[in-house]
Amino acid sequence: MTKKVIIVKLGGAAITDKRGICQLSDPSQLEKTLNQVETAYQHLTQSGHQLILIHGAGSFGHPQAKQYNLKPGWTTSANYLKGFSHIRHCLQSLSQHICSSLESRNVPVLAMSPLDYIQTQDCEQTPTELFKPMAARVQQYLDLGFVPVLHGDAVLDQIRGCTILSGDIIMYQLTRLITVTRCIFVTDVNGIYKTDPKQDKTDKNPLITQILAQEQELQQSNNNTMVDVTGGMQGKIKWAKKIVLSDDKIDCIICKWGSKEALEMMSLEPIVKQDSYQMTIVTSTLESVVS
Ligand SMILES: Nc1ncnc2c1ncn2[C@@H]1O[C@H](COP(=O)(O)OP(=O)(O)OP(=O)(O)O)[C@@H](O)[C@H]1O
Ligand SMILES: C=C(C)CCOP(=O)(O)O
Repeated sequence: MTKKVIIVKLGGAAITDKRGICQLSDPSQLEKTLNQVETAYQHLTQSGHQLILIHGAGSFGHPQAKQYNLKPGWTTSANYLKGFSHIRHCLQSLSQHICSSLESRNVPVLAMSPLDYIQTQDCEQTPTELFKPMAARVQQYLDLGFVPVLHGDAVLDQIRGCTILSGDIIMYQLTRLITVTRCIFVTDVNGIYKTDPKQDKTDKNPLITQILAQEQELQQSNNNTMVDVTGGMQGKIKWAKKIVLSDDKIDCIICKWGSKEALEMMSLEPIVKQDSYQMTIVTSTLESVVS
């Protein structure tokens, strides 16, 4: 059987409380999310497949990046030394928490700070080439049997001085350099809606179960009330589409923590066309939902 690799991004909205500052999500939510990662990891290894984890920053990165204005670079911020040092400290404490929780569940995680592997070139414009050292280390850890854990990070940037690199971009760039079968964004809503489902819970705002990567204009609004310096749901749609447009063999899914869909997708169960999933699949054609 061919070894397959999947990438799971545990969104900041799933693992932290984005209403706070350096606040983890409710313990039962976090436990359920990480238990699902553990179960999925067991399924994957039993079938000879592998997992790469990326986690978002949530309340351990977005409010701090905003406060110190770190995304445009540090020429614009008077207090950048304190800000950059502070955000890194917050991100490392989140990464430490996620990794030690998974290690205690017998998932052989190895944390990687993107800051140590990349100096970006104008943030999202960074050429894939520059991600090669990061991808090489991820591949090395995979070859040894580990689960690499990366995260959205505050990084040095050749043009801006520093910037904020989203885990969504890391997900995309890894798919350009490593052969990946499936990408899963786990967040705190079932998927993409026309508008924020937390603000419009009516049936006038249904879940969009399939999005075509080629669609130019996005109808979805991004009225997220939480601080998010990397584009929120709109940013996620953009990078998810880029993943599928670059390689239409990759399944790309947005789903909710703790859901049966999250567990099935992370366990690399096939996507069954007839099933009525409560999740969003980004595809290149309307027929391509079965993997
Ligand atoms: N059209 C929309 N469809 C779905 N969710 C939306 C929409 N517009 C806004 N949202 C909000 O987007 C949030 C998820 O995006 P967010 O960027 O916070 O995800 P994340 O990846 O979990 O977090 P992070 O960026 O911190 O890693 C949801 O909590 C939801 O309330
Ligand atoms: C805010 C920081 C430091 C990283 C953002 O990463 P994301 O939460 O994956 O978008």
